[in-house]
Amino acid sequence: MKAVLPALARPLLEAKLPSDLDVAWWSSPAEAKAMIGDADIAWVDMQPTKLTEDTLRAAGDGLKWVSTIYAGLDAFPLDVLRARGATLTNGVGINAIAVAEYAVLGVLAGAKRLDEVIRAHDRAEWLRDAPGKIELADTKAIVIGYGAIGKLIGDRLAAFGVEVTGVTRSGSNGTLTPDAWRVCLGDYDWVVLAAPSTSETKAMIGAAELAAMKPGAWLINIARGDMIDDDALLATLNAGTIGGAFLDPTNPEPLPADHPLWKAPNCMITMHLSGRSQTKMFQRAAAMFLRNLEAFRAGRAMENVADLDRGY
Ligand SMILES: NC(=O)c1ccc[n+]([C@@H]2O[C@H](COP(=O)([O-])OP(=O)(O)OC[C@H]3O[C@@H](n4cnc5c(N)ncnc54)[C@H](O)[C@@H]3O)[C@@H](O)[C@H]2O)c1
Ligand SMILES: O=C(O)[C@H](O)CO
Repeated sequence: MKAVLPALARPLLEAKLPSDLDVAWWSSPAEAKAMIGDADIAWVDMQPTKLTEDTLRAAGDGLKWVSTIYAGLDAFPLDVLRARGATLTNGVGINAIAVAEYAVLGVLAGAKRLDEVIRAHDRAEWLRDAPGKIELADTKAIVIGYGAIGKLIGDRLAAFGVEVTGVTRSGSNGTLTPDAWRVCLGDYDWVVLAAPSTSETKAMIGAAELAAMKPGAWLINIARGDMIDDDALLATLNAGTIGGAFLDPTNPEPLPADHPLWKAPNCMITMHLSGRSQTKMFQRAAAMFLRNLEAFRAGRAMENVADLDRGY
């Protein structure tokens, strides 16, 4: 059995891999492309390097399991994997703590207007009054996408006294369904996006949703940039009808230097940094890969198997 694995993960994996596994370590997509043809298993990324669709297309019919550290699968050629009959295991949970903490950072930064304070700091200007005066206690948040990350966001906001409503695809465990949140959007002070980018969620926040938000409410996106209609968001920010937006991912990435969102009023952009956490994240990814390898070889169910049709 042959596995094509990222050289960056070698220090975490090598001593723990079974001796009868034939391993090829790749350092670049080009190297992986040359190695993947007869592989049974491929780990296709270890940030910041990831394999391209082109590399995965070079895989043979023997490819049966693809592992990724990413939670979001929107950039993956799911059709290629489906055609290969391969199982894809994702990184849901690997960096959920780090990402959830960024969402809380967004809520706190919006409440206290940390952006305005830092700008005054950079001007060496002593502000006499707080630019942001919102206390989180007794405010309301809706977290659209209440999975690994969404639940952690909910727990953390609840500790600040925020009343949290979650939205899931199924509406299970007291959450709202995807068709139920729009009608009550105006009830919330914080609208947090933590769902996968799929055909159902792309541009889910457009002009109508932004208009329905409570005046002064903040939009926090730690999911994917394409879930927001940027033209509608720009118009809304320029009109000042919502408090502002805290955007971790954008569309596209990197956001071009001349993109109007950089200069839009009340908008903070954190360059998709939220998931770039400490080495703990890589340790979790390696540990999960090893557990899944054992399960794969024994023909048992693996963890974090993605639904290629659903897209997450
Ligand atoms: N900014 C980052 O660095 C970063 C890091 C990790 C994940 N992400 C993004 O966050 C997403 C969520 O990650 P996760 O680990 O919590 O995934 P998850 O699979 O654990 O949870 C996804 C949640 O979204 C819900 N959902 C699915 N479709 C929906 C819809 N149409 N409307 C409302 N809710 C819907 C699901 O029911 C589930 O509760 C990922 O798909 C990824 O795109 C971003
Ligand atoms: O999907 C993910 O895991 C993140 O976006 C990576 O930073």
